Amino acid sequence: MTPAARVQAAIEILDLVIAAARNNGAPADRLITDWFKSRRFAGSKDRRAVRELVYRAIRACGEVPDNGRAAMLLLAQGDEALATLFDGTRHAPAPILPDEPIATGGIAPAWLIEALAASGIADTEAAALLDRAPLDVRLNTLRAGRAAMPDGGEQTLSAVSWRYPHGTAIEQSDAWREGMIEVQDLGSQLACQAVEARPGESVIDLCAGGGGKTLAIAASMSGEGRLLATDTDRNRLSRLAPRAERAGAGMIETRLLDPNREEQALSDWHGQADAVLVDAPCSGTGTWRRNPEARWRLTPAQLERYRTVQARLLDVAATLVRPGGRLVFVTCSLLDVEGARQAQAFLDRADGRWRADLPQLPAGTPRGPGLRLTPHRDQTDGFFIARFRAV
Ligand SMILES: C[S@@+](CC[C@H](N)C(=O)[O-])C[C@H]1O[C@@H](n2cnc3c(N)ncnc32)[C@H](O)[C@@H]1O
Repeated sequence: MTPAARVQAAIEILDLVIAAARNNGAPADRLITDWFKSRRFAGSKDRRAVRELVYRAIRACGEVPDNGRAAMLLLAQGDEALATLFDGTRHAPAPILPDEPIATGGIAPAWLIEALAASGIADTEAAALLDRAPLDVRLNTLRAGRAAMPDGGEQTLSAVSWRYPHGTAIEQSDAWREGMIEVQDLGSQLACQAVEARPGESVIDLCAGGGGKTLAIAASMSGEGRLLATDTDRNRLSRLAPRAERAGAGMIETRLLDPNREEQALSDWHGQADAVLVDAPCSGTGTWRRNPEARWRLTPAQLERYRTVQARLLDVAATLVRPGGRLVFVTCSLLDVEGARQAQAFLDRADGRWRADLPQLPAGTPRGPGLRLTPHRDQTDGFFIARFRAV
């Protein structure tokens, strides 16, 4: 593909990303992959270049743009080399007209900028939400020791975590194939450390999804004890079994839950768990570095729905923990309504039956009854982590 044809391809893909953001369609990553499936003429360099253009444009537009061309024109405004590729030749975008609509630049839609600022995320902290995310890898101590780590990484603040340069082909390494390592953001690893799961304990990962955190918890339990992974999403949960097998975490059981009927499905665990992790569904404002178009999708009504589910899941989890046990509440959000305020509301409802127990982690800043990790300060995805103890 010529450089100009790559720009036109990026515009076409952006149109799909914008439509999907409006209609709750597929994520940008999938749309890019699918677009190239039917265009076999594109080589790997083309794919990489187009992908980079698409993501540059998504990051640049705070509000959802009208169309892909308006988004690309925003980039071209500050990039003369890109602007000259709008030359109208074969496969190239049409020449730029005077007064053509250009998308609005910015970090996020205005209501989210306001909500973040009210939660203490502004200026450099807000700008860092759109940086490129690092590549973090966790050593799976169920399978290997530190000698298994592929070359080229640097150890982070955690004893089992290394950071690699962008583009390192971790999933092509023998260590990954043999289940010795997992790609996992450092913040996500630290959230698992907050559970302090020990060998022989009984632990529930209530919102396990595909099991990223379940696998880390299994490793801290040395594979000994009971570890139940539950979720309401059959597809996500079904990804856990093959991952657990690769990771040597045979102790993990899974259970599919019905929304609103979680307590009945878990009645055999009532008051039994040493620890329950609630990695709750949330706005994902802490993960925009990886999914920048997520900020085009979120609405105040959705945020309110997340908040309601989080509060309910905290109450469900509270029934599962034994006296003296731990409840860990995690969201990958930087909004206080899904973090400090949600955690405080839980304590208020609990009326003395639970107390906050701040986890000792090598990163994060206290916020309300918990800790917050931010991309700028901690160089992790944004997370809120609170731990409670049953009194
Ligand atoms: C933040 S994601 C979990 C990510 C996962 N823990 C990981 O580390 O990969 C939140 C999960 O909560 C699940 N979920 C939503 N409502 C739920 C409910 N009522 N009970 C349990 N899980 C629920 C979603 O399906 C989603 O997989």
